[in-house]
Amino acid sequence: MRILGIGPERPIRGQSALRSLVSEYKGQVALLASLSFIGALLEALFLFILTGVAMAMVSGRSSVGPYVGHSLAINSALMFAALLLLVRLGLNLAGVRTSAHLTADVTRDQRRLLSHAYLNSTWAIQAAEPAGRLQELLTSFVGRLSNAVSTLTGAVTALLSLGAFLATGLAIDAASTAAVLVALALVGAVLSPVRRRIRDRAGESAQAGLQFANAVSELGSLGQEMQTFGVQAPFGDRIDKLSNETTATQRRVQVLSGALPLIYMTLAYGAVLVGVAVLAFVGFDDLAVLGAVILLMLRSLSYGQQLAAAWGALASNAPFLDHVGDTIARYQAARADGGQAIPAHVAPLEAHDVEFAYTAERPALTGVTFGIGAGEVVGVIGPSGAGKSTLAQLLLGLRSPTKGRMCVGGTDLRDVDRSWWSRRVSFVAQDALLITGTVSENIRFFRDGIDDNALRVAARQANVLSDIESLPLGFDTHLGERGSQLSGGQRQRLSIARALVGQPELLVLDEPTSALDGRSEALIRTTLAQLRGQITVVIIAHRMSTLDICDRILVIEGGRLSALGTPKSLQEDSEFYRSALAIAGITHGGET
Ligand SMILES: Nc1ncnc2c1ncn2[C@@H]1O[C@H](COP(=O)(O)OP(=O)(O)OP(=O)(O)O)[C@@H](O)[C@H]1O
Repeated sequence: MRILGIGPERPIRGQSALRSLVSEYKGQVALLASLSFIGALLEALFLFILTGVAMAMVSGRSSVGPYVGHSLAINSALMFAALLLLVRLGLNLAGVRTSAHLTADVTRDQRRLLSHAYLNSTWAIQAAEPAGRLQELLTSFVGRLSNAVSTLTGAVTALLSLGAFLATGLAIDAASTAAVLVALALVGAVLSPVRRRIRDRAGESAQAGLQFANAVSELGSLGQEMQTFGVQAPFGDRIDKLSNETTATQRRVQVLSGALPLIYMTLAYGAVLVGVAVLAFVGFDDLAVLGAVILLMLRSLSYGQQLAAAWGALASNAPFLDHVGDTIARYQAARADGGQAIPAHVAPLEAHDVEFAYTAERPALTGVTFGIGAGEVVGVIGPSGAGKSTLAQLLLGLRSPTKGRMCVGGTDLRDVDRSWWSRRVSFVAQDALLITGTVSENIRFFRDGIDDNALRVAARQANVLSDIESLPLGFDTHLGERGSQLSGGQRQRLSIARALVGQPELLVLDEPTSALDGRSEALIRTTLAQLRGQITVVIIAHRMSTLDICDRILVIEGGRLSALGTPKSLQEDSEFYRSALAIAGITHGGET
């Protein structure tokens, strides 16, 4: 039940969690506060009447009071007290329901904010995220957020109940209530360093949790390598070490947050003890009022204890909330916004004196200028680390040049409308990553308007149709987790079908065949050759045989464009090309 119609656009931060929560979820917090306050007033009244009944019985009277000029028969007072209890139960249950809704809403909204902010952030931000971080933030950190919200709602309830009790206490006996108030404030001040310590320790715990998540993510993705190299034991030690760090920091936080309400309660009881001692010394004339005051004070202290526990829990969750909040803000600040320009076509694709630097020390690409026409198939080669993948990311618009311009159809790529661009450009990576789903779902890849016939056409173009048809349920076959039921070559051709099904104008392939056998590579080469003249293809290749089908080849060395020409002209112009052909054992454009 969201009372505000629209989800919040701002993250809930640890520092000012209560403030953010109150402002973003006004309706639910106000409802919860009212329910708690009225419930606590009813409870205070119940205790007051109960003490009155007890005192009347002790002193042999048949009525209770007078309260505001009226006395109540004991039977009526007991029935009234029972009624108060029932109404309070109803209010409390409504409060529990509101609190559960609030927790669920905040968790859902923050998860949505975080995942959407990530999805809309630039590739530079996404690529720089350590493995497992996002998963950890979305699962256990947001889980902490849920804890914090239910703690906060508990704190709101305790605070308002305390307020209601103190208000009732003030109405009955102002002096002793004021004394309790001062005692509570003093105890709160004394415990403030403990809360700070909890917060610091929880910050360490959050950091350790992220490192642990990173290691776990590597454990999942490097399983095959670990088995092969027989490094399970040292990796296990690493996991154990990180796990020990997280549990050690968690333990410290738990000890401190567990101790906080206990210390609070002892100090608070001590304060009441002193108060009672003072009363005993000074004397008190109305026994019924004294009984009610002590009962109300004790109950106030227990609300105070709940408040102290909530404060401790909040301090221990705050750094996790900060991490989630800071990450959302960082993603939102790096939104991958394009412009509004809509060029007529993707081609010509031009690089004008392009430079790209990951760090301030040395650019990965510098002074790169070239033009690619519509329907051309262009290969990109160069030594390892020369800047080929960086160029692919610039061509795809995933990164923007730090100097110079990438232009499509005469327009700077930075100014081009993102959704127009995404519908016209496609990409095939070296490692074909598939989603857990059917063949159709993998080729469609969440895009609307792709019918079954288009799936077949793309599969045929990618030379994977016969493989699909031999599967038990054809296009409806579930491929297991991330396509685990397919071979590397089949996965790669399926990802080419995924790239082609949207009928792109530009297809960029980053070393699509380097991990494949000769037959799979030949199939992909056939596919690419058939695309010549229909769409513009840029193919980064390590295997020289893949370049057979290229109209022209770009040679990148040390971040610079060292040559650009037809395969034939490069045999004259590029030392790198000649030596690469020689290493591959290729003469006259064919593999020997
Ligand atoms: N995310 C990054 N942060 C910092 N430096 C990077 C990053 N990615 C690549 N580099 C650096 O940029 C340079 C070009 O890298 P790039 O991946 O484009 O080379 P490549 O030609 O594709 O190499 P390979 O053929 O080995 O895949 C290298 O020096 C590399 O270390």
